[in-house]
Amino acid sequence: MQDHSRPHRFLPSGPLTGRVRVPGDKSISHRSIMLGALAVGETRVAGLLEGEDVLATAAAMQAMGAQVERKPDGSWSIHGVGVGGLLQPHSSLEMGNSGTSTRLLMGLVASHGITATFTGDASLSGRPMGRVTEPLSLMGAQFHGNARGTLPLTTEGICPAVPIAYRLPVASAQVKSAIMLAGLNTPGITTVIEPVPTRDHSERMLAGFGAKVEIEEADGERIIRVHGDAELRPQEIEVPGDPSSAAFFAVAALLVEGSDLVIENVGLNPTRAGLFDVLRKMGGSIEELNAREVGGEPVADLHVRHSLLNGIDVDPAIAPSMIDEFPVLFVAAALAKGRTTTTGLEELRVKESDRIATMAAALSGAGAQVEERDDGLVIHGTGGAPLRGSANSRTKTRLDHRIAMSMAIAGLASQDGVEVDDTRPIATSFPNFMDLLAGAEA
Ligand SMILES: O=C(O)C1=C[C@@H](OP(=O)(O)O)[C@@H](O)[C@H](O)C1
Ligand SMILES: C=C(OP(=O)(O)O)C(=O)O
Repeated sequence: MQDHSRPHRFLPSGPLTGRVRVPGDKSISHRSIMLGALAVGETRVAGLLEGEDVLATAAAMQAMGAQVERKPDGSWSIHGVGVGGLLQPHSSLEMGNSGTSTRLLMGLVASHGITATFTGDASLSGRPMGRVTEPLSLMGAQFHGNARGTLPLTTEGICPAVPIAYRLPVASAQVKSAIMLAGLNTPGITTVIEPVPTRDHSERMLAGFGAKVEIEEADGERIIRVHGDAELRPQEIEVPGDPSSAAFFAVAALLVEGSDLVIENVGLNPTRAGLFDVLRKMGGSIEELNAREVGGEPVADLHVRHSLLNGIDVDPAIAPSMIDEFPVLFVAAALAKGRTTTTGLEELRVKESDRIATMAAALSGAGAQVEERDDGLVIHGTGGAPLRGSANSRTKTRLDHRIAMSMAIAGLASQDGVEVDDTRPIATSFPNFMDLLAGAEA
């Protein structure tokens, strides 16, 4: 078979300076299209992330009857079909690499009287879907596929579905959102209980679209109630910059001597911004400028300056608010002074790759001192000295965009560069990453 992978060697860099603007938030972009597709009338979205994952959501919503198109000014227009109006897709829904598309769309299909088959790439086809098929089965949907509960899977929706009250067994915004979306076309009230708060974009956006969503906080838990038979009103949405993408530039500027960089328009929803707090605790200089609200989300420009970081014990309670940022935090820790310990990160093993094992291997190859534990990594940092890997070492990306970008940043802070075996997965969440990085280094 022909190898189409696109390797790249990320070389040590000069200071990162000036201003950069990262693309729109991936979570909010997915939800903008899904909710726009459920509203009757035209929803307009500015700043949508045009990454492969979001485009998979757009294609799926189109296959189920919505009109989704990019306008000449770069904004997106969605003409929705209304809650309950999704149509039977004629062919299987190709989800590519995207867990968010798959799990949230299974929720939508579950309470419509339609059947859809979900397929994905090799990475997505290894990820657990039982976490959504279990609650959605309690609502009456049926699933047909393999015994492992992985893609390809066919969801046979039911209308009317049965409202449930479900306590999340894993801290997952995708599972929460799948149930909430199923609840929109279900009579009565669908309840999700979150023992640990996760990103709350679905709650904020559903309320913005006019759905009735009640949130109660009790004893550290969040109880979310979605009123069914909802009617969504079309919206004008401006998507803030993705903090998970800004993370790579923030860590790069902290690590590379002489850097002084402003990252503009970064979403700082408290359920997403954990990494910046951890980096500040490590001694990183990250200032918030021009704090404001964009699309119902807190946003600021981040002013990041080169800093000597100190290793720390990362409190596992912060994990959900930075769940996608651990790979790049591991890179920061590899250059910090002293030991960084992370725990409670079992969820990282079921992302696009096993991010604990993949980063342990990648960082060791790049010359870092890393110990792998079941639920995290212990990293002994260099104290700011560049990483020195063996000359022939090559990062295995394992179809995981965050590994590719994290090791790109490790390359900037290395003696002789870091070779990444395949940069193609970067396009799933941050298509212009390489250009933006090259521009900031200039
Ligand atoms: O709801 C979302 O948009 C997401 C939730 C998180 O996944 P989990 O819910 O599996 O933690 C995150 O890792 C993913 O990138 C996006
Ligand atoms: C885990 C991620 O995405 P998803 O679950 O949507 O594939 C991610 O973007 O890091």
